[in-house]
Amino acid sequence: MGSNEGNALPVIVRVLDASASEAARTSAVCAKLSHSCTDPILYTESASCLQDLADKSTDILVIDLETIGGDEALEAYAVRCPKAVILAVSSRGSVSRAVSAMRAGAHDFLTKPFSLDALASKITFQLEQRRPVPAPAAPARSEPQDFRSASVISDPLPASNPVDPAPEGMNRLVGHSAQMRDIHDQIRRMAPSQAPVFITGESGTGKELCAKAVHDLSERRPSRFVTLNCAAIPRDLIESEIFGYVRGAFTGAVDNRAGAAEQADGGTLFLDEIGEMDLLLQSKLLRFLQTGTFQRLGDTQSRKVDARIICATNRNPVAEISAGRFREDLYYRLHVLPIHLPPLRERRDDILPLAETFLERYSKEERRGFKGFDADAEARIVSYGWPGNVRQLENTIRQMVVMNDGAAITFDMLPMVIRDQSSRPNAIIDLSRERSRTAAPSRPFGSIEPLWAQERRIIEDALDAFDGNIAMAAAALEISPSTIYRKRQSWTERSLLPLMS
Ligand SMILES: Nc1ncnc2c1ncn2[C@@H]1O[C@H](COP(=O)(O)OP(=O)(O)OP(=O)(O)O)[C@@H](O)[C@H]1O
Repeated sequence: MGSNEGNALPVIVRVLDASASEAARTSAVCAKLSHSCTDPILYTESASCLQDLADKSTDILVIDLETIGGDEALEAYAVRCPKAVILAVSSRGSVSRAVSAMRAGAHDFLTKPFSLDALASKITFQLEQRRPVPAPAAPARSEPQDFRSASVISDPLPASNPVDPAPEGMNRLVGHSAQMRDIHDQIRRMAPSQAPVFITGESGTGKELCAKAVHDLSERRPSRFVTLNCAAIPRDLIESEIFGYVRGAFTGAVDNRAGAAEQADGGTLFLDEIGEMDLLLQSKLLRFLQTGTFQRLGDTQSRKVDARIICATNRNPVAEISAGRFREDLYYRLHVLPIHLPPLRERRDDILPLAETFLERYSKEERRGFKGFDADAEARIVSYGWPGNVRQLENTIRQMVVMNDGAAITFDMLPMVIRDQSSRPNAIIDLSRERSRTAAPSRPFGSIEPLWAQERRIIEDALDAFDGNIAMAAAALEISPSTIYRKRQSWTERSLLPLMS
């Protein structure tokens, strides 16, 4: 949130609408909020609003899309107030408009005319998501239902009041780096939507945890979060795991059984490693996404469910499409709200907080007395390449805790592969550095293009290649769309600065 997060200061509301009477009416929403607000600030034209967003703090921005010239223009407002709740309103409402407004930075969308109650409830929901919540207890997971469902995991329904704050939300998703803060923000923005989320990232970067956070922060959290790991099931069984089967559908189908889609009715279906599906099943999934209906294997009856789809892959989806392994039309259906989780080696600021979290968790669980790391162990943990990402870090810490005891993890307790400076991950880094050092011809200082300019060229090329579609360009570059927004903002700021001699 803006300046007022986590304390009792009144929230600052700005409303931009070309119609002064509409703006005044919208601003009356403050009276309906349980939070105290300052007098709302009304704007009927963009320039002064943009100026104030850049210079002053903002907690809530209600913005009329027609006034600013459409959803694409919203991005310029969103980058100026990255911590504000942004509610886009428009007299031309449609699902695609709502999705593109949210892609451009809105947290939610309302079609005009709207009631102040509807607006107030959306704002309140967003403000609640931003309120700090106490650290969670370790999550409980239901056991798989039978041997074939080892890859399908349904979280138990929350036992208590469905309007309780999100049970886990973002609390388990540790990360202090700029990239992870960005991802936290994307999750908050995407959670209230019904649109599919497409998560990419190397194995072990936290894609499933991220999907769970989206579910926990959504209005679907009273219903189930069902995970189906397509890589963990033989390909010919994936269909029956997703859609279920009726008795006699195949040898061994001794009873009727609901699949993951039915279990996730009202909740979220998380399809992990979606790249493992064969093309025929991809077309069935596409039909399900288009119609919401499906048939259990061997059944003639169509069934309808309402499940939000989140999918993840550690492959490059664009390359998979080019190779003919992933249907392009399915990709466009699923790739509505993309999140990319960078590998741990590209967000080193997260390593120590994660290591400390795991050390505390497993010391408690294993009844050990570890309180931290000694300086040598810490230095090695932070500099290591972690090719297996957060999962490898977690397993390493757990292993050290189980096998040792003491007040601090010391360098000697680290597994050999991590202690050894010449072990593979760093050796690769060092070798490639060495190679480029020897290969680089000596060049005058002024002939080297600054890094930001090279980045700009690469990003602009990608945007050209996808006709300016930020989501597509970001996916191809394997970065998040908000990174592109931020970079563009910094180039604009650069161009406003006087040239350095
Ligand atoms: N940011 C994080 N904070 C805390 N724990 C994390 C974080 N990211 C990942 N983990 C932990 O690391 C492990 C791997 O995470 P997860 O299963 O979500 O990764 P993944 O990207 O889905 O992996 P895969 O592609 O192999 O399925 C889990 O135990 C998870 O709890």
